[in-house]
Amino acid sequence: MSKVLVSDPIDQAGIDILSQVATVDVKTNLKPAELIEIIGEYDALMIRSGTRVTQEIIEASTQLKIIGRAGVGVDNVDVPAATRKGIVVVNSPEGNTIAAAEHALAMMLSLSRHIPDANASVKRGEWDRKTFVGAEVYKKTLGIVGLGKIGSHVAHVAKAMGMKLLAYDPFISTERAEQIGCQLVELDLLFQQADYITLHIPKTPETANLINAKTLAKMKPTTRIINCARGGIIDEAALAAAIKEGKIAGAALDVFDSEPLAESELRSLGKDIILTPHLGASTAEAQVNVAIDVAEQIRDVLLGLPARSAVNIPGLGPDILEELKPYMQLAETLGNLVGQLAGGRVETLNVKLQGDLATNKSQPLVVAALKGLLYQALRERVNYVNASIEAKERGIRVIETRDASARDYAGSLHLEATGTLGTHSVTGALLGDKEIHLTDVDGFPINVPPSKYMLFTLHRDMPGIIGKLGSLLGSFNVNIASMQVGRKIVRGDAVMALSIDDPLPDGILDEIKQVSGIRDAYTVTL
Ligand SMILES: NC(=O)c1ccc[n+]([C@@H]2O[C@H](COP(=O)([O-])OP(=O)(O)OC[C@H]3O[C@@H](n4cnc5c(N)ncnc54)[C@H](O)[C@@H]3O)[C@@H](O)[C@H]2O)c1
Ligand SMILES: O=C(O)CC[C@@H](O)C(=O)O
Repeated sequence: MSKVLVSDPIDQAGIDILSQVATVDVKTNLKPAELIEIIGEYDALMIRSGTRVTQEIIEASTQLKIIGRAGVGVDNVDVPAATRKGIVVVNSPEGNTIAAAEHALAMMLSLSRHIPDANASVKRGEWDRKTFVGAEVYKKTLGIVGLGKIGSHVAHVAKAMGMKLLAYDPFISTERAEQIGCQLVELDLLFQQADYITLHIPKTPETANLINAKTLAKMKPTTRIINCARGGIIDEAALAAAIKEGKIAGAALDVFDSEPLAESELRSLGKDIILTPHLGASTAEAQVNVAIDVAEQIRDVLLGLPARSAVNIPGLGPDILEELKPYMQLAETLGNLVGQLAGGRVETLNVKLQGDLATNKSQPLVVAALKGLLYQALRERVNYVNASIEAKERGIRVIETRDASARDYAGSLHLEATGTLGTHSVTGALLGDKEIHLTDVDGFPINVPPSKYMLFTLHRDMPGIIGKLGSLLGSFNVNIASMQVGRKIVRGDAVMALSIDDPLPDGILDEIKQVSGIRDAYTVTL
């Protein structure tokens, strides 16, 4: 019989499902060394946010087939390390949506009416009706940052309370926002106009410290901020200072840069701040939902069936999976790349399956391309199952074509996306030992393996341009790992693809675009 380790508190409904097919050990509060010591015995690991599944733990496993996260965020799992070992990572993308949205709304109302402090004062025996005069949310402006599952539900309820809704989400179309009753605006306008700002975004390099001294300075002295998304999206020291100095009215936080919250200035801000210990998903209903959702997937995988919300490995039959697996990564990488070249708000994605891939069996590659395309917006919340639905909800039109006659490589994939930055295309194939290569960018032939940080330029093919770009990057201490130029005719237009060792520092892209001969420049992180 298979063995499952449950290393965080999970609702009994999940344990019951696991027990149908496996021996279940519940061992919570394990230290990393203890987990490393015992992980070799288990076929599956089920966690919440308390267990950090590091590369070391994954490497110490010998028969682990699946890691199940009873919740959304898999930021406590080293997903690439699990993928390398062929371990499926699953989550529950929707099981706690309502719980988290309701927590954010409860925080907004509690903060407006000082409920936690008023309650504490009555319990101390006081009857103070002056200190706790609050503010109404009716007719106030709510700025929603991130209009995904939780943000949309918050919008729905806030609308019913008579609030005016502004939203910022660079990956959502204006039409979709309007359907939800929100006016899509730029972030600065939202910061300037909102009476309440609620965050419902993943923590990514782009959203880390999104609320900082500079952005706080744009807000009104009456603004209140709610964060039930992820710690680290707010610079906590800057927030504490802004509240202390009266630059904003208050904040309600469920998540923190480091959890549990240690010594912090935030604790000293009285009724203008509410702090909860990451309770967004902590409702009886949500815990049953996520436990059942994830336990069912663990059970299925242990029985040799596909998982419905795999974050890293698609739920395909073993034969098809074996054949397509190397191309899935190619499709995801190209989707991620073309999505960034086209700008966040992609309207159309053309996927052309070429050569040997021009068969019906390759259809999962279209889904993989969409998963890659949506990665910048949804991170670990996009998977092989929900990618098509998410794309449809975002109004992305997907056009799939096949061309068996394209024979430059045994099989290749051509993606073209139209978004805020225009129409861009990339082609890729697997070379040699199944290494991913970009073989074409915007119609210019190149041959480079993609790397984490890349810079692309469209420029005129003329003497000195490569040197100028190299010197400019050098002056900003940007190290070039490799560089290749693709052109169709000598001294015509050309594309340059550079792999760089670090992300491009802010502002350099604009300088690059000023270099004479360079028409456009794009930077991507893969
Ligand atoms: N406090 C809790 O216990 C709890 C519970 C559940 C979820 N969460 C967190 O809540 C957040 C939202 O979850 P969800 O299920 O709604 O996710 P979701 O993927 O459905 O929505 C996230 C939205 O953020 C948008 N987005 C991505 N990058 C952005 C950026 N730079 N600026 C603005 N918008 C951006 C995406 O387009 C997407 O629409 C996540 O961080 C999740 O981990 C917290
Ligand atoms: O397990 C929890 O309670 C945290 C849940 C939440 O942060 C999530 O990402 O789903």
